[in-house]
Amino acid sequence: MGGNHYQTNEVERIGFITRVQSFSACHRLHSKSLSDEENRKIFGKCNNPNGHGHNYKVEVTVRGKIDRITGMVMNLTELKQHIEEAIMIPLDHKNLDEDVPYFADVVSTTENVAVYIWDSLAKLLPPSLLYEIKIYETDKNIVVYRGE
Ligand SMILES: Nc1nc2c(c(=O)[nH]1)N=C([C@H](O)[C@H](O)COP(=O)(O)OP(=O)(O)OP(=O)(O)O)CN2
Ligand SMILES: [Zn+2]
Repeated sequence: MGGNHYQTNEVERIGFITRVQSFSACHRLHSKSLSDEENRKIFGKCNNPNGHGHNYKVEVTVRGKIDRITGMVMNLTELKQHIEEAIMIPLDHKNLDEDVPYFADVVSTTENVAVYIWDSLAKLLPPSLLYEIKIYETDKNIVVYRGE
């Protein structure tokens, strides 16, 4: 009775942990595959030639086994360091279209920002650990990407 809760035959527990990070950037929605007129029609005010800015909020979620010894899916301090490398250094206070080579030919929609962050983080994290990238572009515009 009582005592050690971590018996060797106990089932594996799966946990989800999330770290939130904000960054500021400007961008313009514009596709090189479309005419100027088509761009204006599709993207409207977001096609403004001089761009506009957002305070993006990103939620990075990893999913994995809760380690019986450490009690962690992964160390959040380590996740914080990866987020610094994958999000803050390349994106914070940047013009996404001009400063981030990835967006030279990829429209900087929040969907594509989520894909960019996913691909960058997936290279830094152990395989299969990354579960979801959720970005609040504004309080009302929210994008989820799960690597599919
Ligand atoms: N599918 C997508 N559609 C749009 C995206 C996007 O990333 N994916 N982005 C934009 C623009 O970047 C734009 O900045 C959104 O701004 P806005 O519509 O003004 O944002 P809100 O809805 O929060 O503003 P309110 O005016 O307060 O409603 C457009 N579309
Ligand atoms: Zn925008």
